[in-house]
Amino acid sequence: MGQLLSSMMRLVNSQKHMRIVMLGLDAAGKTTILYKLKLGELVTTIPTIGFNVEQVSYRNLAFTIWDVGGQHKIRPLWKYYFQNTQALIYVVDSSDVTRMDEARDELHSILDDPEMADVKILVYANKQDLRSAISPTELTHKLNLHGLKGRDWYVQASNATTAEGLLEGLEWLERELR
Ligand SMILES: Nc1nc2c(ncn2[C@@H]2O[C@H](COP(=O)(O)OP(=O)(O)OP(=O)(O)O)[C@@H](O)[C@H]2O)c(=O)[nH]1
Ligand SMILES: [Mg+2]
Repeated sequence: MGQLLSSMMRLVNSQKHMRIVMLGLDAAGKTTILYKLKLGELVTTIPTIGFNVEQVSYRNLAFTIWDVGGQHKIRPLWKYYFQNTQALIYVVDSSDVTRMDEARDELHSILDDPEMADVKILVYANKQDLRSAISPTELTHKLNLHGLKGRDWYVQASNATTAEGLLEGLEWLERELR
């Protein structure tokens, strides 16, 4: 019995835990991504006022993902989620070309916070299924990611409604944090 318990404890302890905050402008697709990852289902969302939090296991990692509402008036609350965060998932609606500057400025202001100095940055170039979506390469330029010095970032094309690209993004994070 004691032996069984200790092997179980070893198994539990071998799973690494990671705290992730998921941010981005309103309607980028954050909540859709969270529940597609958690349940494998497409959920009908309403704009998030506050946050959703879920545990998502991937390989040897247990991700705790905080999905925080992105409407303009509640963005000042984002900073309260920064502490002890190992990664930022930044979600962008790739088809919303008129708000690319806004998406870029919000991202850089998040990364200017000292609490976010060492986070890994996964960008989902979401809504790739829409005709007006720009490519991940173009998004990289629009967000000025090359201007981030000494940061580990990765842009993953995604379609949250079908889950395309979502696991590839987590895979990158898992490799970075292994
Ligand atoms: N076509 C398409 N629609 C998507 C995609 N991802 C999300 N959506 C839709 O975009 C809308 C907004 O999605 P949400 O997940 O609620 O957006 P959010 O980022 O959580 O928004 P806030 O909570 O306001 O910050 C919903 O109608 C989703 O179904 C995608 O990849 N493609
Ligand atoms: Mg939401």
